[in-house]
Amino acid sequence: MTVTELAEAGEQSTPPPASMAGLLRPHVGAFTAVVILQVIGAVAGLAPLLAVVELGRALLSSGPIDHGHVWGVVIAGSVGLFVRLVFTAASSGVGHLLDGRVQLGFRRQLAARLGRVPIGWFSRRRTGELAKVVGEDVSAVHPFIAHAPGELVAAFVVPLVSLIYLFTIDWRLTLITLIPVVLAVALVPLMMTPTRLREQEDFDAGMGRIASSAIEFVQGIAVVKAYGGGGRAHRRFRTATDEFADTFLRWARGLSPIAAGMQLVLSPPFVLLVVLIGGTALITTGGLAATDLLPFVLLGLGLTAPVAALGHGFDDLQAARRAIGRIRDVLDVRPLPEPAHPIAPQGHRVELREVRFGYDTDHEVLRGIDLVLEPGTVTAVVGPSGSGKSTLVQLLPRFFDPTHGSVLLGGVDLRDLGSEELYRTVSFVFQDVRLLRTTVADNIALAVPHADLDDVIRAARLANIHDRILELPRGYESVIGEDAALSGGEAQRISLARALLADAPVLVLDEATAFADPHTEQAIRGALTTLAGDRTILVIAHRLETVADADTVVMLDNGSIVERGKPADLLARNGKFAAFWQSHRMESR
Ligand SMILES: Nc1ncnc2c1ncn2[C@@H]1O[C@H](COP(=O)(O)OP(=O)(O)OP(=O)(O)O)[C@@H](O)[C@H]1O
Repeated sequence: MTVTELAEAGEQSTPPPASMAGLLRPHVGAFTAVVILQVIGAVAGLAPLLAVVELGRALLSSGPIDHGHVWGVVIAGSVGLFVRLVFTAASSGVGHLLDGRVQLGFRRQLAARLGRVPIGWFSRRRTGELAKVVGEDVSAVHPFIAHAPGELVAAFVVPLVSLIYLFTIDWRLTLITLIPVVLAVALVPLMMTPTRLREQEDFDAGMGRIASSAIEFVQGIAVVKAYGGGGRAHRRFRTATDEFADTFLRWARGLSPIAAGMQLVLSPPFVLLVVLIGGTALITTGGLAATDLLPFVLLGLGLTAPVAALGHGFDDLQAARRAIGRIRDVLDVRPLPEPAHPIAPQGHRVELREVRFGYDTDHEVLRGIDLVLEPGTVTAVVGPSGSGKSTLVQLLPRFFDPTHGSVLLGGVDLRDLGSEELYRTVSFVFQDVRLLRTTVADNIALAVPHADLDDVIRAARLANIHDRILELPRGYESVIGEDAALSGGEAQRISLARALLADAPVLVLDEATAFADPHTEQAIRGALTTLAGDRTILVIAHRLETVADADTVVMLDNGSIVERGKPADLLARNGKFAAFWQSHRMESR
């Protein structure tokens, strides 16, 4: 299934589950089937054990052997084994199907939600985290859904039925057989004292510190080496590990005796010892037949299983809970509302009216922007770093909605425009270019999938990237990331070719600074002059030539427009723009 199909399917699916219980509610039927099948399988699984017990008693007792009875027991044990195999396999099969359905449901809901969240939400960091949520976190529910219910049911049903059976033989020895379980349960509160819990928290925090200092060290290794800070960064990592050694010793010293005690009382030799001592005492005092010791030896060993299963089940539950929490965070991102009745724009004049915007509520990045972009004009946005240029231009392709005010295209608020119409009308080329892992030709023709190769080549020529593409191993058929590794500037030119081919009447461009190479500069200048025509163009300009070519310059400072006008007029005015430009030129010398 493709991402689009998943998204479409997800649109029709139910809203996100409110909790783990909400997650499982639609699957109650399958879940019940898993449990019932497992209970039958587990009970049937006792038959071979009981058959061994019964055989022992029949064969060891004095007197003639009842052959019919013995064979009946053998057959009953074998049937039980077969039933167990069939039913546990069926339970596991249904469990895995249920798991598949739950995971698919999650991925559909995630795809549907991701298709509707603001584009601006997808920062590079978020994209990395998202890959983990959609992949690892969704898969992390597998043990909890597919394995834990069956294992837990089996772990409780088998001892319960065994206990009932043992009680019918001898209640005193049954109570003695339970001693290891009682001891283990008595040790649990010792693991939960405030001191133990604090030590556990310190342990987790210490592990976190080691992980983050290791990541910091590895991620910054190039900078650290270049600036000779290797010793310092390495020291932080070493301090974290040294501190952790103390924490670990304290944690281990506190927990080890209890964990060892727990392991000891649950171990088969200890269980056998208790049963044999108790059994011998009862047999020697004449209260128990020697053959009756056999069921306690065989079944007693299985009584400690629930304690271990509880531990595993609890771990699975915690891991699933954490993963579902992260999945919910993504499902809770507010989507960009789509208009119920989209309105068609009249022309492609762009207008920003009283636009205010902040990424969070305490910090406003744009503070009341009024701006008109007429068709057939190029408007250049300039301003110091952090003044809000990128934020401003990203409002045009609706990466975000303004907090106040509105952005209008052809007289229609972007919120009333259907997203397909919007992306048909507005093309953008930003610095943070992401190409798809497909052929160069497909990357260029993204907005026009049926474009013929001639059109793709024409766009590539205009974007000054055609010759470079021909140098790639398979030309336009080279796959990005496989047989084509492109530089930042080259990727931006591919993205420019994509925008040129899309032929949208509004173009938003962020002139590259990070990868300003002569080819890219020339491509962008060429595109601006070739494209101009009737288009509405907004460009974040970093070079004087681009600014000089523009019809209007808008100078931003601290989120407000502080000057606007024709470039020559602004320079002549000798105001803020002229001063900014002067210092900018000095810097770039
Ligand atoms: N995704 C984001 N989340 C939170 N804050 C952001 C985000 N993007 C930008 N900002 C903040 O918004 C302010 C304006 O940033 P913006 O990138 O729009 O400025 P700019 O003028 O384009 O800067 P530059 O020329 O350095 O690219 C800055 O304070 C920046 O830290």
